Amino acid sequence: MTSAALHFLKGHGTENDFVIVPDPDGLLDLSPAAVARLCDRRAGIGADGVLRVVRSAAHPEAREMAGEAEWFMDYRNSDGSVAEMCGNGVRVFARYLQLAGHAEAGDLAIATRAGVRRAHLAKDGDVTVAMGRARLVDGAVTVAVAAEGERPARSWPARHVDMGNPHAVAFVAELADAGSLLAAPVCSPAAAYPTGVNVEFVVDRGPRHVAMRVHERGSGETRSCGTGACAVMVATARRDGVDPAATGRPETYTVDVPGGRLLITENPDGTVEMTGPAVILAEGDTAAGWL
Ligand SMILES: N[C@@H](CCC[C@H](N)C(=O)O)C(=O)O
Repeated sequence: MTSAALHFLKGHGTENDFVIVPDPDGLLDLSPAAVARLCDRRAGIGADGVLRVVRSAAHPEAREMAGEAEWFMDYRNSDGSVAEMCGNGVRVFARYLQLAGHAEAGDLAIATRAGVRRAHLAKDGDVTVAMGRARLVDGAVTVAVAAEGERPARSWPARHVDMGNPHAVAFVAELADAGSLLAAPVCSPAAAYPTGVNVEFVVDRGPRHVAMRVHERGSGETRSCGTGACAVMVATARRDGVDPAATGRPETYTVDVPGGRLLITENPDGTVEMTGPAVILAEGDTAAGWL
């Protein structure tokens, strides 16, 4: 990619962690191999994904959003693949823009491949993001995990939810039922997810309160997934017979993830908001020539 040192920061949102690469003028050629190297937890910095920070005007995929959102979140999974959206990532991205002096505390718009997302940086440190509408896709979907040791293969019916990126939400009796998640769960029919899928396993914790595990497309099991938590909230609300569009009242669910807690609200107009922490914890440079 480059023989020069690369400046980076490290951040996380509910322990979904990211290497942040400031590249305001879009000059870096960040190849999939370079992203995988940065995200490698033994030979690299280690992360679930990379957030490249580029001015919208300087990126061909974001140029048309430049009038609305000055900055584009170029999100990559840890295997180097590109994704449309990352909910935890967009909160961390907003926190970075604030710390770097590119944004005030308050509201800011961020361009993503799934469109412009608006973030609100609250004084208490949490970040709320308007995540757009969840699309519940019709059609039966099944999620299966392979047998492991004494554990038999298991499968569950799932709800197909699109949050700008694809999700399959399966309700299980225990989070442990999903097994080690070292191998990706298999979703069928495969045609439902032509570009792969993020899979959430969900249990009830109480009224309007659930917990989940996630296996992310391109990153494996992670400690949290913001778009996944939104997909889970909407799938759970419908399962519970809760629909803000019908009552005219917003509804909030608490979604516990292995790395913390997210609050997800669905509004009567179908838009979804996510609130959670966003932390920048380190800043540095790679050794020259390493990448
Ligand atoms: N961790 C993210 C989602 C990242 C993208 C996902 N792996 C995909 O490929 O769609 C989140 O917080 O939403």
